[in-house]
Amino acid sequence: MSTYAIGDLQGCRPSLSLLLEKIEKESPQASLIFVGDLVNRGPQSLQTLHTIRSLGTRATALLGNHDLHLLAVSQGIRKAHANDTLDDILQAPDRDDWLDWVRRRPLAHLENGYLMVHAGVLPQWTVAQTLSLAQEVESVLRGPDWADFLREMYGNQPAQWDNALTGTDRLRCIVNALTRIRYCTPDGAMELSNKEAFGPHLAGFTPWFDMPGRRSADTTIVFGHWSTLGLIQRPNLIGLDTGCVWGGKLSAIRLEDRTLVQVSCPQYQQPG
Ligand SMILES: Nc1ncnc2c1ncn2[C@@H]1O[C@H](COP(=O)(O)OP(=O)(O)OP(=O)(O)OP(=O)(O)OC[C@H]2O[C@@H](n3cnc4c(N)ncnc43)[C@H](O)[C@@H]2O)[C@@H](O)[C@H]1O
Repeated sequence: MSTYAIGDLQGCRPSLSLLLEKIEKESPQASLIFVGDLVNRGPQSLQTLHTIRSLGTRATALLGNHDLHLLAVSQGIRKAHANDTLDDILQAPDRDDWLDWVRRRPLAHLENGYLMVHAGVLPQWTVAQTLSLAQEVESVLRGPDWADFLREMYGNQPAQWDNALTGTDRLRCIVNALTRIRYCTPDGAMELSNKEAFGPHLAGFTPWFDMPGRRSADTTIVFGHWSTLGLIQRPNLIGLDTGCVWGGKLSAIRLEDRTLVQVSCPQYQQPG
């Protein structure tokens, strides 16, 4: 059975439907792993969740920063942004069922030797440690106090990982790495303010995956989140956010042989 990893959907259900048709022709009944940012900014957030959920056990959907944003807005913890497109979920008669489904999704997933996350992995973490740290956050999000955690989740500190971190500082650092990281400083701390692709103006910062001595480098990591970076294909790295919601492409890759499947997407949001 084939397995495809699929990049950021951001509520672009029409593009997801076209992509699934293409995949089905190549590999009927394939397993599908979505690397997060399932909802928001595209036109059909709720319908996107419907489509993923209807795939049943064939689909594994990871949490991204926009999915966490949905949960935070749903609890009145964050205000919706002007370009959010979450109302179809928030006003659905069965919204609590959808929110419960979302908050039970994983933050990291290992399959066929590939590690899947939404944004990235800190250079100090091994693959086993990444999965274990993801589980720490997952168990809080799945538990009764999930909204209390979301209240404490926002903020960029601590930027530097320390195994001795405890409580919400520890969980915030894990969430920021798994769902928001793009760059690191030379000492391996997260730099969370820059979103562009690498250029001379970013000298001093290094993309998380290029950090020297990264302890997960022996495993191929599949990630999304970084639309300005575009498609990345290296022996130990696959970046799949190809800017669907910004008028780019929605991308999927078959993990067994790295066959790429893409659809061109309408532009639903203006970058900048
Ligand atoms: N712990 C936590 N702390 C803080 N926030 C948390 C959080 N957990 C969840 N969140 C939530 O995260 C949400 C998003 O954060 P934001 O920080 O508002 O989102 P963003 O910059 O648009 O990044 P995004 O994740 O969409 O990435 P993309 O590469 O597509 O886009 C990046 C940029 O690239 C630009 N871009 C895209 N395509 C481009 C192109 N073709 N050309 C030029 N620029 C382009 C876009 O304009 C965009 O600004 C917030 O709503 C917040 O609530």
